[in-house]
Amino acid sequence: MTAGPTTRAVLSAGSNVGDRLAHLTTVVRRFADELVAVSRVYATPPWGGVDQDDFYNVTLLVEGPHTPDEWLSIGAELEQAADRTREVRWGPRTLDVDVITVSMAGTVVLSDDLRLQLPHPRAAQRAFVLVPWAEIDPEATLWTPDGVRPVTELIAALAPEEVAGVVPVADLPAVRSA
Ligand SMILES: Nc1ncnc2c1ncn2[C@@H]1O[C@H](COP(=O)(O)OP(=O)(O)OP(=O)(O)O)[C@@H](O)[C@H]1O
Ligand SMILES: Nc1nc2c(c(=O)[nH]1)N=C(CO)CN2
Repeated sequence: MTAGPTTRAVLSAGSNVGDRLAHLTTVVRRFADELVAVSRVYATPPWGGVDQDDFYNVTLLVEGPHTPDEWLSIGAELEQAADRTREVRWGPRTLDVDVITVSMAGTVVLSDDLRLQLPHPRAAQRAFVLVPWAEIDPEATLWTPDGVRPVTELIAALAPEEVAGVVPVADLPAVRSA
């Protein structure tokens, strides 16, 4: 089997049910071979208006011979392994893995397929995605319908109290032995 072209993806993982750190650790372990960088773990107030417990979130940069669909389906497998159920939109979950953006040979992949919208259409409004992303890639940019924007500029455009609520709380355990 020949490997496909290398793609680079930004993934966001979140959890607010059960052992939040353990759930996020499964994501970093699964992507150990493709991992370019992973942020610290951030405690984040729930986004989206549903009254629920705070989340823990991380953002990962991964690179490997995977199509955008493959990054999504690996994330879905991890959600299933965490016994993720879909009850309330933007509601509580053991584990959520979102594909924020994918690039191939330096070109951003655009998709309006509802099964995989790229870049993620709500990423620019989410401090819980952008703040950890800027930590691991301060020069990062995000394609939006209004143009390509530095992630730091998108953060500056959010409500200050929303950004201030996104607070680093832990490092995930190292995934590789030396
Ligand atoms: N970029 C993307 N990343 C992850 N899932 C996506 C993406 N684009 C579309 N989807 C689709 O969204 C569906 C619902 O995902 P999910 O239940 O995680 O939504 P949500 O986390 O509640 O809301 P949001 O999409 O706003 O993060 C998934 O089945 C998936 O096919
Ligand atoms: N802080 C935070 N809020 C959320 C999150 C998340 O990961 N973090 N995921 C959601 C599911 O769409 C809805 N709201």
